[in-house]
Amino acid sequence: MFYPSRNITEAKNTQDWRGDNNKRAFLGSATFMEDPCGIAHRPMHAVALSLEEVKVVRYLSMDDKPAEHVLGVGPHKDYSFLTILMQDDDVGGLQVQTADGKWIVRCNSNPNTFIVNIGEAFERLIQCCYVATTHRILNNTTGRDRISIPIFFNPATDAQIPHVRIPNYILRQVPANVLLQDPIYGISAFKGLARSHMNEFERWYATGEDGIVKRREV
Ligand SMILES: O=C(O)CCC(=O)C(=O)O
Ligand SMILES: [Fe+2]
Repeated sequence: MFYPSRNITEAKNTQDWRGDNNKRAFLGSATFMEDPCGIAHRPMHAVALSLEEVKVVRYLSMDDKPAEHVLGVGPHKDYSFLTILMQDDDVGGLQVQTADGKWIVRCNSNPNTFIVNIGEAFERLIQCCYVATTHRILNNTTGRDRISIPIFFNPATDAQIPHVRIPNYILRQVPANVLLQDPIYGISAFKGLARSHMNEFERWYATGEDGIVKRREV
């Protein structure tokens, strides 16, 4: 989770939301962007350079609270380029939404495996030829806490995500899709945070009369 210290318009061109790590992260993404045709040939090189953020999450089991209790994570697409998720094989909670809007309840049915999500940065890069996975985490009522470890491979916060050239015969098959993302990765990530962590967001940010989202004074 990140909390930019400036308001969103000022933050547009800064590197300071996530620190110097971003510079390394950007190298990784740049490898994809400069040479999209090379993606298949050197994915590991690019991914290794773009490793940015790992978090270990412990979701307390709350059997007296509804499934949609705020301790989980609301419906969202990861803002990342790619996410690799290690999660508890026994305690569920992760749900994935299908294209027709249904929630798949148990999506980690293979023990000892990782879940790989493509994120919004990837979706934008390839013009929705692949769609980022909408998912959420429900409160679990099993009596056991749930541990998960997502690793997010992110572009730099001020990286501008281009579209790679996709042949027309492929683009013609892509259903019309609304791209939620701003071209600047950090702006998209900020908006994504507002969608997925609504209560946290409201605690730290407010929309002013001028319509600009600003960090609350504490
Ligand atoms: O805890 C999980 O299993 C995934 C959390 C998640 O979706 C996220 O942090 O983006
Ligand atoms: Fe996620």
